[in-house]
Amino acid sequence: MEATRTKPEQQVQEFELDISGMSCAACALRIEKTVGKLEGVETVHVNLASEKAHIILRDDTLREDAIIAAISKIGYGAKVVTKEDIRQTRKEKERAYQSDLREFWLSTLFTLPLLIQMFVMIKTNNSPLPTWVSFALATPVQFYVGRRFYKGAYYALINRSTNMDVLVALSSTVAYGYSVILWAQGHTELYFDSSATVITVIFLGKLLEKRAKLASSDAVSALANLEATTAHTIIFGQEKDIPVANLSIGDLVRVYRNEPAPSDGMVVAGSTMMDEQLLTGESLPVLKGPGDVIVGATINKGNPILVRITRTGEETLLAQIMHMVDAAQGSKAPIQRLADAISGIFVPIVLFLSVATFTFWAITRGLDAAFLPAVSVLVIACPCALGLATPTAIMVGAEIGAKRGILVKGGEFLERLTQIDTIVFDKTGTLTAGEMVVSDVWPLRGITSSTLIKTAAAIEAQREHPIAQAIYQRALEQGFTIEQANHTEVIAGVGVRGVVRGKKIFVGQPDIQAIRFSPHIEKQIDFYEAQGKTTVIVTSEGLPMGILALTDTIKPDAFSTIQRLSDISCRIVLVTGDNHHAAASVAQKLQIDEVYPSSSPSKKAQIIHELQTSGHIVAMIGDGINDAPALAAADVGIALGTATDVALEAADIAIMSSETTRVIQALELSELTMRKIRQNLFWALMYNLVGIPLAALGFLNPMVCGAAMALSSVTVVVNSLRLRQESAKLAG
Ligand SMILES: Nc1ncnc2c1ncn2[C@@H]1O[C@H](COP(=O)(O)OP(=O)(O)OP(=O)(O)O)[C@@H](O)[C@H]1O
Ligand SMILES: [Cu+]
Ligand SMILES: [Mg+2]
Repeated sequence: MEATRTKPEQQVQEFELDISGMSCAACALRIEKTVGKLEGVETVHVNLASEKAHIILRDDTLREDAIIAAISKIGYGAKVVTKEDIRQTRKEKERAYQSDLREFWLSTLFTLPLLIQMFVMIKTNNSPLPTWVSFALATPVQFYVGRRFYKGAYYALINRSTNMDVLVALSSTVAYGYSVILWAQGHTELYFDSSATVITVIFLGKLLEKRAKLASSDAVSALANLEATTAHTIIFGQEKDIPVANLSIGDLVRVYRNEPAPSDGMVVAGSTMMDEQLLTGESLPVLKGPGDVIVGATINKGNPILVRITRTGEETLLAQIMHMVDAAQGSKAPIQRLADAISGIFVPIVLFLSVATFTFWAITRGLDAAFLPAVSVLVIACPCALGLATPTAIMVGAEIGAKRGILVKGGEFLERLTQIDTIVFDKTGTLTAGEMVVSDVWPLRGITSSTLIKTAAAIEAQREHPIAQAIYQRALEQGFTIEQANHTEVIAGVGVRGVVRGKKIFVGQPDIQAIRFSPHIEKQIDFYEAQGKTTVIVTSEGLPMGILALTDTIKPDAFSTIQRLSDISCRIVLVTGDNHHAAASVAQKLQIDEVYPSSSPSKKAQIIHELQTSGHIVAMIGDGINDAPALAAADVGIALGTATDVALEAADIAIMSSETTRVIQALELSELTMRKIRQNLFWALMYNLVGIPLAALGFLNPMVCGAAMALSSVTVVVNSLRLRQESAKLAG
């Protein structure tokens, strides 16, 4: 079920649960049904790969623990995922990786002498190591290091399926067992080296996979480490240090030079340069003055500033980014399902081939000659390269993206991005700089323009919408003191309403049905809009106070981006909530011929659905302020820009910088990654198709097979890592 997300601003409860105990899609569906039935639940989305449930509550009648209880009643575990958890799990993953790494070196230490002995044996035909030493070396590798393969094989077999672990456990056990038998019969030509090599090498493959996964979340853990721990709050003029966890919305904090901002907020005094490098990949620090949005964990490179906190804890941009990358770890790209499917049927076929080989040799050349080729087939056919082909490429691709401020929620979005044929753009903040300026103030008779501006600014204070920022700036520039409005509430894509000095005020779209204005107001609105300006009406108790017109500038890089997208025959559509004049003037300058003006957030999503039903694969690029439904509806939702209330959970890809060229980079990165995956799959399959016959015909002995298979895994990982060099030439 598609989650239709609504604005976080409306205090709608959205949260994620870590689900444990799911083993198949049936489990995920059962959980969705059970939770979906609970009243107060808007939507529930269970992702089997990342083992996460995304839940949106209509209101706050229902508490998380009620949902957790419902899930555990049907036999699954559930717990709320917090930023701390992600940090913890990341630390656990790091520790687990380190202990595996130590174990790998130990396994290599035991395996090397066996390999050396094998080479000496080939040369001088006598083994330097006494047999019991080979046995003593191979046994711990087989049963201690190999335990993970036995465990994997056991779970696969009791679920009546087979996987790579079955192959590894079987081939190494046969080689080991066979060597023990030979040893008992007094032979010296044993195969302890091949059983040890198989285990050690495949273990290496799994380690490389873990390493790649950790690398992609390196960028995020760098962020997490950078996060401030204490905040300098100002209470009644006194500065007091408190832990960041105790911050609440509305707190006033001072951010000193070379300190990270403790959380998301808005500058109320002072101006400085903030280094957003880790968030946006932007190397240059960005100027931030009163009214500007500050993102937590970005570093103050200039004078101290006073910031009012607008978001804390899980709501901050940083927390949302950590959730995103965390979700990326678990997701599976469709092409990976293909690889899993192949290795799924692959294993039974190989088992059959190995038995066939054994039978063939037993008949033609007797039992002793039958073991080797049969074991060789098992060893060489291990599809670990197949298992690595996709995840390593996706991990490296995601890591490259993360370093450029392009956060990909999961492999499937990199893949789907390559299939896009239509791109829907939002206007303000996406194609236009989103730094709007109030160009005209038109108060009605009896109202002064300063009253008009002050009233509007009071309602728009603390809002992150470009229109709100522009009105707030204008009030600041004119040195007005901004009054306190209360019960302010955003109506996504329409405007903002609230109460100022006891009067109900609305600031927003003039053509909302509820109110009809007198002809001379309509005329004035048309006059401004004809100039391509965005107009907002200010009403008090339903009666118009006046009009504010705002202008916006098109981003300089938008021209080349649109040009390049149409060059790769991408259909470009502009969908905006703004009036048709403003939309037309932007579209005409950017040569976009399809424009849908005055589209409400839900209308945007509907337009995307219509495009999809007519057979198009659609990407939506929005600034996320009220594009969440459209971002969720699109095949790939791309949130552009670092506005802190960007609805990351609605987006599949979040581009932290506001440059539209990053969209081109994301497209190119997805092309590169998919090409890399196809290459890897090709090599993995080729090596198997060549290796299996050679092994079956007795040309290869188990050691050579083990080494060859190791080579194939390492080839795939190295090939994936080469993505780093290849991506260096991505659109600058
Ligand atoms: N905070 C606000 N203050 C005043 N008016 C607003 C506000 N938010 C939205 N509006 C009104 O609603 C219209 C559409 O809102 P918004 O710009 O968020 O929609 P959109 O679809 O994102 O448009 P765009 O394509 O320009 O980004 C605006 O042109 C404006 O008239
Ligand atoms: Cu199940
Ligand atoms: Mg917008």
